[in-house]
Amino acid sequence: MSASKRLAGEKAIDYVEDGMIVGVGTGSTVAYFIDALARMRDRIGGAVSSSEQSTQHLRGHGIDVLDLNAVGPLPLYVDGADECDPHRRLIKGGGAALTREKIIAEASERFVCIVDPAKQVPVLGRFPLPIEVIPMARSLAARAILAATGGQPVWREGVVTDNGNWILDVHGLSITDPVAMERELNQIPGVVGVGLFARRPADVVIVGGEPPLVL
Ligand SMILES: O=C[C@H](O)[C@H](O)[C@H](O)COP(=O)(O)O
Repeated sequence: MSASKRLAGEKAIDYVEDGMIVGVGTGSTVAYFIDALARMRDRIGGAVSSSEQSTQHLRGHGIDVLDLNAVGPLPLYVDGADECDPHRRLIKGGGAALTREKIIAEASERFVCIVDPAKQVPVLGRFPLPIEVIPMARSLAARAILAATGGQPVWREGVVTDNGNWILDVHGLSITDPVAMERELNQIPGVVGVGLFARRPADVVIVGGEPPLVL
């Protein structure tokens, strides 16, 4: 599995051009991309990071981490996913970084998603859908999520996001209309971010292997 993640992460370097400021996601697959990016750190303009974890990793390699507000739109965002359907729509947030990830994906012209083959599914939902909520809205949001989707929200106890919020993981979904579900869940008061990336799917998916598959 980690060999596939490494192969996907290294392949994503093909999309990095000289002088680029690169949006960087979070997780074990992206960690391989960051290691590869370090080998060309003198040729890029820096990175915008989606989490404290990736920021540490980038800075550890001597890569400048910049504020999204200071740099504006980005040419490229590279990130992993927990599930990917044939339309390049994703479930993300297994590492609790979904909200910042969605912000950077939205700010980026091209979103390259890097996954191992186990992440490919015909229909999203086998992986519990992460939703970031304001702590005081946890119970309210959980009831509303149950009513809206029929899925079972489970509090990811002990996890606090980089934004100071909590995560509900919604089990038992079969997401046949991810755009509609993303829109509906985003309406619930107290919901900060939904780990469905359907309205803005990936532009390219790289599935790690020998050779990597580009979808
Ligand atoms: O919050 C975490 C992110 O959405 C990750 O991209 C996702 O969980 C995939 O992580 P990994 O590459 O470790 O499987």
